[in-house]
Amino acid sequence: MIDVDRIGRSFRVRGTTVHAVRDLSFRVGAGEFVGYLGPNGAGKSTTIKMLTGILAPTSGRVTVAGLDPSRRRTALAREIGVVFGQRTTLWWDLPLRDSFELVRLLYKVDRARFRERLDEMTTRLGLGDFLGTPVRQLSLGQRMRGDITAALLHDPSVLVLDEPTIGLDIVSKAEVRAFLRELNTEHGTTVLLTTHDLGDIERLCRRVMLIDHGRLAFDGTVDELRATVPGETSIEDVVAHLYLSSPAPRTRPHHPGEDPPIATA
Ligand SMILES: Nc1ncnc2c1ncn2[C@@H]1O[C@H](COP(=O)(O)OP(=O)(O)OP(=O)(O)O)[C@@H](O)[C@H]1O
Repeated sequence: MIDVDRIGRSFRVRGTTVHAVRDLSFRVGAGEFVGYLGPNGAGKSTTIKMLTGILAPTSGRVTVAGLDPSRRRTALAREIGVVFGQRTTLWWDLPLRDSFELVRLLYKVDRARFRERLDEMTTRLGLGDFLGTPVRQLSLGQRMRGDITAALLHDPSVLVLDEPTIGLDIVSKAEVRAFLRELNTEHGTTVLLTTHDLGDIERLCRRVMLIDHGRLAFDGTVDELRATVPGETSIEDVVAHLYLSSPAPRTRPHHPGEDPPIATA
């Protein structure tokens, strides 16, 4: 479903080259729920931007649902839903319901199918009380549920989430997690989840990938991740240990032919 083959992405910043992602390869199969972890600046958002076609890789190849994201953005939009927890895709001044109607028109979703899907999401995410409220008046938890709905109204096969539980209280977090779990198990939607909240990882993900300095440093189950640091049982302590044991600075000038060291899991 997601096939990443030795991709890299660099940026020129004030005369130096920042390698945000280097030689990154992984595959995510249909129906998987995969967590994508890494310290600040590790390259997670850059990866997601390449998977969703916002950025083209500077090297390597990526396909999502069989499509090259940066070249087939319109076709990909039908296959993928994306939620950026720190930004909204909803129309700020419009009632939530009208934002959804605009999404329906943009994605050319059949009216009956849309109605059915929105009813289902309204029930599952408890949107009923604020469908008529302008987005700017929604609480963060309400807005996030609106953003998740907007990303799923066209029934994509892949959902990419960038910090979907950031800033949510424990009840909202639990509701969003329960919804995502059901979406994956009952609907078979493939999910890639980026988060700094290890509760999301423990409660939702069968598989975890850890990126550091733009490279894949770990790919396995949560239990295998835990076992990488003998004596540590808390996932938070294990991940902190892996981040701290990473010896290189996160950005540095490029020296041709030389790669910075990475943390090994
Ligand atoms: N448009 C850009 N121009 C220049 N440098 C960039 C750009 N986007 C990202 N970078 C750099 O690439 C590196 C990886 O950034 P990225 O946003 O992918 O990290 P991240 O893992 O998502 O971090 P965080 O957890 O803090 O969101 C960082 O050093 C960042 O400064």
